[in-house]
Amino acid sequence: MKYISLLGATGSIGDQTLDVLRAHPEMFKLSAMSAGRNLEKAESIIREFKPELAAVISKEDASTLQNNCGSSTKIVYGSEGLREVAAFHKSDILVNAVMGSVGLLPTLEAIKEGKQIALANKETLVTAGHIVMEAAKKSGVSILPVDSEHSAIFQCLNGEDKKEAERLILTASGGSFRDRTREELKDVTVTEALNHPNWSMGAKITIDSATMMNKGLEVIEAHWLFSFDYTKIDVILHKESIIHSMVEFKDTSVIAHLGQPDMRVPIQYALSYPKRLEHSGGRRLNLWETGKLHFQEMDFSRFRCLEFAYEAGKTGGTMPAVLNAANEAAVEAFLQGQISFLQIEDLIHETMQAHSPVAHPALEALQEADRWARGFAVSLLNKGR
Ligand SMILES: NC(=O)C1=CN([C@@H]2O[C@H](COP(=O)(O)OP(=O)(O)OC[C@H]3O[C@@H](n4cnc5c(N)ncnc54)[C@H](OP(=O)(O)O)[C@@H]3O)[C@@H](O)[C@H]2O)C=CC1
Ligand SMILES: CC(=O)[C@@H](O)[C@H](O)COP(=O)(O)O
Ligand SMILES: [Mn+2]
Repeated sequence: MKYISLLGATGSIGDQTLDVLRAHPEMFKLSAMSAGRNLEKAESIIREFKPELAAVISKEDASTLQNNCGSSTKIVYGSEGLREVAAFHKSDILVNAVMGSVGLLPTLEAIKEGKQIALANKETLVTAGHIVMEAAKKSGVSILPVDSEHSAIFQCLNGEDKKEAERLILTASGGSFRDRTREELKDVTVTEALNHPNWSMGAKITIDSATMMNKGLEVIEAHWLFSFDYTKIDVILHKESIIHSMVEFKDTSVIAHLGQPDMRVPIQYALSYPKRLEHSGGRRLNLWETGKLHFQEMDFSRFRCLEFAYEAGKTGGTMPAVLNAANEAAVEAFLQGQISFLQIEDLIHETMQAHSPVAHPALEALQEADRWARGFAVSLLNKGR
């Protein structure tokens, strides 16, 4: 039996992780979990899975939930609560599926306690990749990717000599506006942006996918997970999301990972690795039904956020943390109707331009950069951008 701590249990990855646990009760048990503000859903998960520990954001919500759920689940709160869940003594694995850089400290806490990490929260590695990877190495902990592209690359590299791999090729669906010109993006609505063609995901990542920042964050995530230089990480457009990513080797062979777009597959693989388990509800891939697969070269002037991410990654130091935090602030402002879709990239760009990066930052410097970038992006908003 593997005991699981799940951060972000009420979200999209949270839902699908719980599906995997439901499908394999003989293998996995939820021992601790966190929710954000969705108390109703948190209560229903607690009633079904009976974890020993659960965290929410506020003290008031913790007290409400404790009253509603009884004493067999201890309810904690705040950033300390997230850390308690991540490091829960009975858990073997942390599935980190919270949204945003709030996921960083609990990941580090779990690593310190020797937990295996199944990482969906890409913002953790974008913000502090060098610190997280170094800590994992020191503790002998493996970080298993949940993000579909990285799970694909992980599988393509499995059993291969990494030194013989020349290039990682991440596929990008193009998101909600893949067939629109920049001119056609001026007046798009939040509802339109939230309509991803292939994946049903949380709001923030769906907007990231539409701006192509998701792929930018994934390039940085791949850099840290697989130790590839940015010049050896490429992105191509592939609108069907059937090939989840590829690796090219020095003999020109390319190994690709294919499957229906279904996050339960990489989540389950990260939990069961190195074994594979049945996925009885999963749709099989019949390529004759799919018919054609399409590919297109990435246009960096159409998708500026991808360019910003490469730039931030290559600059290194505190810049990726700034990119990420400015993006989180900008996406939130777009979701709240405060800025237009194209202003997301303006806000990120201006924040990056105003930042003087610190090389080889310690955790505190990264946290400071994260705070600064959010504050700066919001100050731009207040200036009426
Ligand atoms: N969805 C997907 O298919 C994929 C997601 N990812 C990554 O996984 C992560 C989660 O994505 P997704 O599940 O879509 O996101 P959702 O928005 O659906 O879920 C986010 C979860 O985090 C909780 N949460 C949000 N903010 C906070 C906070 N400040 N403190 C504590 N908890 C918080 C939410 O709680 P509540 O709802 O209760 O407020 C919810 O449980 C992201 O990093 C994303 O990039 C990666 C690949 C695919
Ligand atoms: C499911 C998953 O891993 C998402 O990150 C997905 O990749 C989003 O798709 P695009 O960013 O390619 O639109
Ligand atoms: Mn992805």
